[in-house]
Amino acid sequence: MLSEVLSRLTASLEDLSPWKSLACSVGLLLIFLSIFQYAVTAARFPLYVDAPGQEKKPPLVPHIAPFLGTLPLTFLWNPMQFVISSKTLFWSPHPVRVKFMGLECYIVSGAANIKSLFKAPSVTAFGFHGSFLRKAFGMSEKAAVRYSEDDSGENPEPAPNSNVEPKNRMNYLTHEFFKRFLSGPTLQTLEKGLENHLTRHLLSLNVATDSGWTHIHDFMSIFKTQVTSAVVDTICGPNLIRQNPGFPDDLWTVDCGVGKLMSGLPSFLVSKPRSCRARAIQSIKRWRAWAEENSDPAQVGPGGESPYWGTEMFHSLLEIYSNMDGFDDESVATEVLAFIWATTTNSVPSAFWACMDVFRDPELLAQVRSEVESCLIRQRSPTDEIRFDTERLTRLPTLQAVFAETLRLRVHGFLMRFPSKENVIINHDWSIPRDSMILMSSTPGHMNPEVWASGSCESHPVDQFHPGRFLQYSEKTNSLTFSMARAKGHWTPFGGGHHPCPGRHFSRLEILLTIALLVTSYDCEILASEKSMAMSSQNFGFGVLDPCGEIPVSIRRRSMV
Ligand code: HEM
Repeated sequence: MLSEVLSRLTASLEDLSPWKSLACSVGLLLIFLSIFQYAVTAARFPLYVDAPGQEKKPPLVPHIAPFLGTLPLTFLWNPMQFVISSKTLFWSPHPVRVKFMGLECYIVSGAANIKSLFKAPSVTAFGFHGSFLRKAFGMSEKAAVRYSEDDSGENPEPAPNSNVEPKNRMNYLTHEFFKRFLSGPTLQTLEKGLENHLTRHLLSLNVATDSGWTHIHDFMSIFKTQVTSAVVDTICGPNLIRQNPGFPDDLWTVDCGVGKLMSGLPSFLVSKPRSCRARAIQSIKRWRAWAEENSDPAQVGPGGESPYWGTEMFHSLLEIYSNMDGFDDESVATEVLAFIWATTTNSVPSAFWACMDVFRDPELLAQVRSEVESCLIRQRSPTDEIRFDTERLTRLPTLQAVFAETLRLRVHGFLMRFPSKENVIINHDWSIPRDSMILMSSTPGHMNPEVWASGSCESHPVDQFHPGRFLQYSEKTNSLTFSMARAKGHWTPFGGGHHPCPGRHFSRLEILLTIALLVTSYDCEILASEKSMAMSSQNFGFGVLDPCGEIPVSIRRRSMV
């Protein structure tokens, strides 16, 4: 049969001109090679999995083209669908190896495997930072190299054989900085500032002061201007934005282009994010020069806050980078921009989604309002700003469930890890070699119907917003309680292991407080179509997704409770 097909093919090729015949032969050869490659890799795949012995090597995922490897064409136009449907890559019960354009990486999926990877001691996320800052934020090579050259580790005692000078210990210094300022008692100063700035920004929205409705063409604009400004004012003080009112817009244009900037497209295709990035860096440089010239130690408050620098935290961040070799003013400002980006890129759109989903559902809105209004600190006079007992606010069951469900549904990020010192053993018997690249995706865990759409949540498909996934009825107290019972190992919006997001506590308060302030102070009718409210795949893999379109709303002030 095969010989008959081949002889017919040869006969047809002989009838063609020499060039056409050569082209057809090359084409046929490539097809045969691809089939052969696929057959070999597919045949070897189960052999690896079933191999007896202590340490198994993750199998190479079957692929067609020898150099291109696993070419995920569908990933290019619908990455979310690709990750959700690609059973071999992202739903495999064991780690797998993938080749793509000459690169090799390991994909780890499933709660047990991910937990095991998070626990491994010598696995770091640090290796990726320098190249990310270089590509996405245009950091100079001289500064970015501090990341790749730092082999001293993140502990106070540098790793043996490391010659990195103390001031250049990027990994240790930045982790100490995160620990000191984004957790523990110092965080309270930051949170107090956040409460003040959020209240000021969100209560002064450009909305009619009588009981009339105001039309806003895109609900997200409130978050990208007011919530962003509140966060930036909290960490750097109000002068950065006061002196550069276009800063939030520049920041979000950079954010929108991060995926394209990372992919190394020619500069004319990314000219807008590049020019906004340059302008945002100039704004930071100007603000820093002004603050340095004017700052006066006598004006520094008890929590280290200054009218020039904002927080002690920010001053300390600037000092760390300014002392490092290779960092000039431009590189310090680039780091600052990247830090501000990290503080806003996920938390601000998360706050948007949470508020939109609450305002869309009258029953949920009533429940959230009744919870948050129980935490209002009574005003002394009608002109006083509203205030919440934030300690109680962060323990409200429905509010916490809205937060957790928002992150489950809206966060779709890839996490990277590198075993820096030794092979890492996953779930007792899968060995991933030292210095290789490991990739995880939060999407399969967040969208697994067996976890999230089972039992009492059976009638709520995973692509729907349903805070009830995080609520349990307690007979003891005859009330609903917040529960993370389903989430264990599956809910990873903040990453995990030794390197979870250091801003997770801050962002939780930011999102809860934004919901509380908006539902208490405003009525809001969402006027967008379902198509506009769907999640866009642009920047898939970088965290929280944006909506596909603009979200027009009608909004009016509520009479004070
Ligand atoms: C919904 C909000 C947020 C989400 C979903 C989020 C998610 C993440 C994730 C997944 C990582 C990588 C962790 C890993 O590799 O395991 C990360 C890193 C980071 N996040 Fe967040 N984040 C949020 C808000 C914030 C906020 C508000 C801040 C600052 C106040 C912040 C600061 C950072 C920083 C500085 C890093 C890099 C940490 C490092 O170098 O090890 N994030 N975030």
